[in-house]
Amino acid sequence: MNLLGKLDWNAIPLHQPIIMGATGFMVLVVLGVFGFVTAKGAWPYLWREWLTSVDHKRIGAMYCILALVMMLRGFSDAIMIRAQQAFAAGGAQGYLAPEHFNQVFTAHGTIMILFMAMPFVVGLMNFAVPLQLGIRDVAFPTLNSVSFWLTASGALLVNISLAVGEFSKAGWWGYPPLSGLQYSPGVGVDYYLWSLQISGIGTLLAGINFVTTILKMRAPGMSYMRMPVFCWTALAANLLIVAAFPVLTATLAMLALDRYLGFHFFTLEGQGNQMLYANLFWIWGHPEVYILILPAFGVYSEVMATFSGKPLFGYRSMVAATMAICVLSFLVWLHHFFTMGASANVNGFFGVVSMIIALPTGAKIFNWLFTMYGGRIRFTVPVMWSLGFMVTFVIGGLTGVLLAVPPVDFQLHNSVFLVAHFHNVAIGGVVFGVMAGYNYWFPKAFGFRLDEGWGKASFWCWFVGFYVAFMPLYVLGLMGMTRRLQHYDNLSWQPWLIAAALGTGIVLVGVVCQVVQLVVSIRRRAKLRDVTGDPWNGRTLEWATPSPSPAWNFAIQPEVAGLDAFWSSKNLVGTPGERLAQTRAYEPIEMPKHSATGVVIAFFSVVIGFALIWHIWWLACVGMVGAFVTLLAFAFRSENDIEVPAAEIARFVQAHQTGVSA
Ligand code: HEA
Ligand code: HEM
Ligand SMILES: [Cu+2]
Repeated sequence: MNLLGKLDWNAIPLHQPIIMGATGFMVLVVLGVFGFVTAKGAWPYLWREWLTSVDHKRIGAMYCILALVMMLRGFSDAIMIRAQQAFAAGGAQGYLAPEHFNQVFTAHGTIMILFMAMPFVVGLMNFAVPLQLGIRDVAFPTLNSVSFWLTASGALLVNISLAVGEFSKAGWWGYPPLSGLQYSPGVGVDYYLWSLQISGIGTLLAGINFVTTILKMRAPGMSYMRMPVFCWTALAANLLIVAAFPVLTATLAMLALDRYLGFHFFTLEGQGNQMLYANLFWIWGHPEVYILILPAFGVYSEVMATFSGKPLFGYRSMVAATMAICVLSFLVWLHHFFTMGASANVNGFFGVVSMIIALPTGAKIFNWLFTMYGGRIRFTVPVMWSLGFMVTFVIGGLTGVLLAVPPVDFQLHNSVFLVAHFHNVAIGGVVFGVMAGYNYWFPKAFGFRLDEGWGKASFWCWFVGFYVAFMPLYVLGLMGMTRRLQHYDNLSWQPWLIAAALGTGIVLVGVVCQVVQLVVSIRRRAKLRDVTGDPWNGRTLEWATPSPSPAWNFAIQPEVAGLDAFWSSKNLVGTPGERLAQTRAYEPIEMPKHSATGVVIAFFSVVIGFALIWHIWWLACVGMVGAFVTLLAFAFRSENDIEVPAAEIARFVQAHQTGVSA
């Protein structure tokens, strides 16, 4: 028995220049950040105010930062796939060997869905939902921090796999038998398993937290039918998380039992059944894509109403459509494997239900159009992303409906037509949505707006680049090109794949513009400063507090008398500041104390994950004991709250002259 399990120097792919280059770059960036923070002497500040913060706004911002970083990683993988397929035609083999290519697309899909899109939407919900509900934090603030850090741990493990060992080659679904021990004896699938397992538990905890918060903690007067639509979509998404993520956890646990202890859940021998995995995976996987898209729909609703200067058209139908999609999304999972031999009746049922989802989705599209109709629309960056979404998403949704027709799917399943469909909805729906939300709420989070010019440049490059990159895939899919090809012999595909690579290049310019936008905005923050707390003439309660909002969000608990609570309060006499002067004295506020529980548990989770991946059993035990002791330490902590004195609140409000609401 080796003390380090399967780990030795061969785990580090020293002979692979691309991997070592990427690793070197990653290490340099990390060292650079560490050096910068150290040089600035900012560790104590960072530790107290951010890393151990249990403030939902800070946690939300950290989720979004994680997502933005992982977007760069996932996008680098996409460029590698596109470059390989642009060259590897006929006699040319390209620059990526098959086993490396397979890791790249698996890592790309896994990262984009679980470590880019998920943290981004969860981050936006974290940031905006409590503010919109008019409350001071989520139901379980420390648990919220644990959730974030578990997600970050999973992301870290995926990135470690680049340098130490390998990542899974079995695609982002990890179907057995390919992901079983027989065909994937290396540690790649184990990295996949434990990074998803750890981050998935974090997501489940976040879901429980948000369902509780939304159901139980709204401001006085905020009945369900007065909740902003974003909160409704957050509720739906978190209900889906609570219902779907345990299935993922169980599925991955079964695969782990197969791989580690020789169980036979999904193996051919021992009466296992691989179809069980496909069913379980998509019972989680399909709701998962709606977990991503529903909050994005919420963002569009807020943006459309705010920048049209009108109440959202059809609020009630929007709520109904959201909840209908929430329920229906559990009844369609089988459309991911129509070709695997269910009967025509079964396929028919799942096909029809899939198509029915087009109805509530279409209702939403029309509601947004009617919201704009007759409005005085301001073409800000969030609006550009939202309009880009409306055009692009309808195309992606319609190709989804085509795939929902079983006979059509028999032709197109696992072709690049499917790849085009899901990028069409994932980029045109989810990425555009989180970018709209990022530009919309950034001034609330940091007190200054993001630069408009670079924001628009980024939008146009993403928008045009998306079409150039993905429309060719529809054509190629109809020409018979299957997905995940490291190499192909049909030379008539190559021009389309070169076009797709060029499109990806245009998106790259958009990504660069995004980075530049952030840097430029930080440097010019004095000019972009928003002192009003309400830069967009907003309608919902998050705009009633100063930017950035204080830890306690609202100096005085807002009371809500209708939809668009902040908007209606603006029609009262006087400025918010004047009305404030007349209000009664402030009362002290109890706020949860910051806690290192999340970071420390994350540390031990990475240790546990790494140890299990490399079969270092003693280290896994150490990690588990460490995590358990951390929990105990938190459970026995005597002081959980701190009281913010009334005088401090009064001073803060004086300094900001806003901070009154509803
Ligand atoms: C955010 C992500 C997202 C979203 C929103 C959707 C939305 C939809 N998806 Fe998609 N889908 C994926 C992400 C997503 N999908 C992913 C990642 C995969 C593949 C994963 C993999 O294999 O790796 C996939 C795969 C996939 C398949 C499997 C195909 C195969 O493997 O062969 C099918 C088949 O039915 C399908 C259907 C649909 C349908 C019917 C919708 C509907 O919800 C769309 C509804 C929207 C509209 C229709 C547009 C607006 C409506 C109107 C304007 C009204 C008028 C229109 C009509 C009445 C038709 N999707
Ligand atoms: C411009 C940005 C992007 C580009 C250029 C891109 C490109 C690609 C390419 C070339 C593939 C492989 C296709 C094949 O199998 O032949 C792929 C797969 C995939 N992409 Fe993207 N992608 C991008 C963004 C995204 C985003 C934002 C998401 C999700 C939110 C996403 C999710 C996926 C998934 C799930 C797969 C499947 C992986 C697998 O087969 O296991 N991609 N992408
Ligand atoms: Cu689906």
